[in-house]
Amino acid sequence: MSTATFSRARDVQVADVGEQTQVLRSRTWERLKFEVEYSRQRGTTANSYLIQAEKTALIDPPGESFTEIYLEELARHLDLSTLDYIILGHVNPNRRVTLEKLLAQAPQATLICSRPAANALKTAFPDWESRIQAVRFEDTLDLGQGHQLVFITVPTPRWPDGLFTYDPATKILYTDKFFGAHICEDTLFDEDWKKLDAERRYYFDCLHAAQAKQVEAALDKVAMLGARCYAPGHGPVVRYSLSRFTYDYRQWCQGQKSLDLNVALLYTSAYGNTGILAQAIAQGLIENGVNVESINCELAEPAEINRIVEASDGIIIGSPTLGGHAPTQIQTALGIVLSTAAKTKLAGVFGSYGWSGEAIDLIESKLKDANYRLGFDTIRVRFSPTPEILQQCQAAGATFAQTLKKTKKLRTPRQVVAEANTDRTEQAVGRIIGSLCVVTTRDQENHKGILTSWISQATFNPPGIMIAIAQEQNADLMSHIGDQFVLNILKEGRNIRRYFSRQSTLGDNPFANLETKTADNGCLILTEALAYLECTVTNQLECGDRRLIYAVVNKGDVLESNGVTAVEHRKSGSHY
Ligand SMILES: Cc1cc2nc3c(=O)[nH]c(=O)nc-3n(C[C@H](O)[C@H](O)[C@H](O)COP(=O)(O)O)c2cc1C
Repeated sequence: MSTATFSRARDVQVADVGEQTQVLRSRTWERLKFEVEYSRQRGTTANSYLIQAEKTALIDPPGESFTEIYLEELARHLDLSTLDYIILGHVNPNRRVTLEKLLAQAPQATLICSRPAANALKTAFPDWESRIQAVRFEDTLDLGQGHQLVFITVPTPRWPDGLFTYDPATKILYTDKFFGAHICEDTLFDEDWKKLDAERRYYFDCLHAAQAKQVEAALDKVAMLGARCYAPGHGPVVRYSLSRFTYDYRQWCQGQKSLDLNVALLYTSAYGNTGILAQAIAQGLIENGVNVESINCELAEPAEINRIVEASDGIIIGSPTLGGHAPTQIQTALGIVLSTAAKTKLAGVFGSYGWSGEAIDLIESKLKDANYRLGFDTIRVRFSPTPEILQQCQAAGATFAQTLKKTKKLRTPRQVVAEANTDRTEQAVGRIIGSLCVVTTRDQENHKGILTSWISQATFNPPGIMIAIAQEQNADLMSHIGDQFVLNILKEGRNIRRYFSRQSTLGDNPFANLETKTADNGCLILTEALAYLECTVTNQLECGDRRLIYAVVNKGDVLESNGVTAVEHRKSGSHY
């Protein structure tokens, strides 16, 4: 990038791209906005297209950054009093200024958009109601001379109102947010497409990676059209690399879906601010190899939310505060999470607010009360985020991803047993899980710790537990009626087990490296445990290769109210 390029003023480049079809590319060589998608700082273009057949249609006029220069240039190519249609690939508050001016200068023109876009426009501009025409999937619009436009609705979480337009006369597919890149150059087409790879991938990662499923659905819808050219909303027009670029989109979507770790990113955003935060967090996750499934809760059915939440390893919820509350759709989504998502899933909260931010507090407190662990400090942003805040959001996404990876590693059984060598019954028995605990016993001044996960509550009254102990665990000090011990229940995420495993190389005295305090019964409490119980042995039973010990709980305490119990997952029931 040369410094000379930065000094170029914004302009509008106009060129023919097909029969009776022109592109008007509003260009900036500088970073247009603070959103993460522009952070490669290679400028961008806002592409609008003009088809002048028997009827005239203008596709995707740019946002307010270009209103004046765009309208000036447009007037050189079109008498606005003859404009018949303005087609919108999506609706964005940023386009409002340009649209207002266009509609004033072309009072006869009709706005064409998808149904969700029409609803949003009618709410924002009740005066325009009669001028808005909503189209559905495969509706057509005849401009004459073969330009029989076909509309293809392509809803995604980010752009629920997305609409492609296909012109069979030129075989151009107008793709708006698909197949774009934020790069500004004099070259109009993609003849140098290899050089565009990095920008294209970055654009995809920012805008589409978190909605891979819906992107694939959109690609399926247009696969049979036979388009020869993609006319995107940003960057070069795609003429030379159409099949390669389509293949790339498919591959990138597949790549996302095949990742090991999945995060459900649930949010709503009435005015776009929470949506921008969501995008930055998603970017941090994606850059760290985690698949993100965005769910715009305004559009998703509860069953779909349920399915995605269940399949996820982590859940992040974002909400604006409106009238002192979280929007109803977020409350519904939160209810689904609380009632269905395992407490071992990592959680996160974010949102934009104006003055009180109740929605963010509500979501955070409900998740904490339900014992979910938070993967980053809750992000509260007043109104629009700054570039610094977006960087923090990206960093929060990265931290969340790293924590997920560590947790996954902890849960993966250490002793990998080839499935084929393991009896199905053993595999089934191995699906029984137990809380990971350290039993501490004492013989005068000698303390001992035994790692175990074969433990369960046995009675309510008196509160009692049962532990299965093997001979080789040398648990003599808890084998007689009246023996006392402390059961330390470990917390997920803290790798205390390594001090007590039989393979431990951390020295003979595991307590040398751990903070402890002495319980009333004289045994040691591990202060990093989640909770502990002081117990007295009252019964025992020899069974098979284990001794079952029943002990009554004398007292206990929760040492940390946030956090969940560490659990031992196994692949086989033939060993720990
Ligand atoms: C109708 C309305 C009601 C609002 N009520 C609250 C409120 O009670 N408390 C608050 O902190 N902010 C309130 N706000 C401010 C929004 O939370 C703030 O604009 C936020 O950036 C919106 O996020 P979004 O762009 O993701 O929708 C309100 C805004 C509007 C338009």
